[in-house]
Amino acid sequence: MSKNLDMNVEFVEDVMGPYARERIKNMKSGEIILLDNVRFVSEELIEAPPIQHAKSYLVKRLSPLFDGYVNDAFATAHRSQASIVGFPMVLKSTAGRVMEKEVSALAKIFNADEFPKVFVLGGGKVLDSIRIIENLVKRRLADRILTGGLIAELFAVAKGLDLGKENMQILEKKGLISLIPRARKILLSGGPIEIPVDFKVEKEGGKVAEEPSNKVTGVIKDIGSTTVGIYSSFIKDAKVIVMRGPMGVIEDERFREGSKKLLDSALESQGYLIIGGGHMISMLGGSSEINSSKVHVSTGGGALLLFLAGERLPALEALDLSYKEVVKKK
Ligand SMILES: Nc1ncnc2c1ncn2[C@@H]1O[C@H](COP(=O)(O)OP(=O)(O)OP(=O)(O)O)[C@@H](O)[C@H]1O
Ligand SMILES: O=C(O)[C@H](O)COP(=O)(O)O
Repeated sequence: MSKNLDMNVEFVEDVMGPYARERIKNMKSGEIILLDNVRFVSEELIEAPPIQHAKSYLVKRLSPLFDGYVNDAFATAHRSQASIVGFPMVLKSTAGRVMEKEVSALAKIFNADEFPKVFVLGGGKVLDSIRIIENLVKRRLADRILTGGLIAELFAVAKGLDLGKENMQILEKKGLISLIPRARKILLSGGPIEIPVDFKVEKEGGKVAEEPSNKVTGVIKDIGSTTVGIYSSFIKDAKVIVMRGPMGVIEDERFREGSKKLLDSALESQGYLIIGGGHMISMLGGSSEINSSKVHVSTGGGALLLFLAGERLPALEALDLSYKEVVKKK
């Protein structure tokens, strides 16, 4: 912080004890201090409503020393913890710049004027993806949902495709079989779900091959090249593209291609790209050529998933509530 701000920022090894409070009281105008990690305070880890956290020791001890509260941590917005929802109940509060950027970029997902909207959902967090897809379908937010990773396998099975014994065993081992009825329900309700027409698989002896989805014999590790072509054409025509979770097992160089090519198509398209989740972000490789007016790289993990699943984020609710309860009533 000191380096980036070009000024001395003192680290105070305390959160709300006498030392921290004394140090805050003695701050000079323009001075910045950094308190210790708030998660060292045990009550911070309790999930509770804002009104309860407003009475926490953390809020009661620190808030009299503060003039206002700024929350700039979108990545923790899904947590109803004291430092996130408690202070807004007693202080004038606002969102910081990063939070503002996240919320306005993600708001594009709900903007009916920006279409077609294409969601590219892959990875291994299948339950999270199902919840996102249910919300997208229910609210008719997506024009197309392109599936990859384990979520594609689930939808392929739900559609009646036989993916072979080995892939079924993997789904079973990961506890995903029970989600098949939910995937089937989404398909039956007319959800705009696209399933790979081919997969890249690993066969006995480590041999890599491409197989059509209805004739899979190897272990699925990526989407196939025909699918990449089809998905890329949808991505190129999209106005808003949301990408979360890789198409394949990208930790293995042989199965990175599907995700990499779709990411390239998204970067080349004229659409606005929202990208989330550690694995897809890692594929950007810190590229300095990314046009930030066209690409939003979300800082959120769990927060982004819940936002996409249509759930209200406690941090944002607390800021709303703060405006109604603290600012308007003053
Ligand atoms: N077909 C597949 N079979 C098994 N694993 C897969 C398959 N496709 C992708 N994966 C795995 O999914 C994992 C990534 O999924 P995950 O849902 O964690 O993505 P993420 O968006 O990066 O989330 P986070 O940021 O929380 O890590 C990778 O480890 C990858 O190997
Ligand atoms: O609150 C946190 O620990 C981080 O923001 C990450 O949370 P997540 O792993 O749920 O995204």
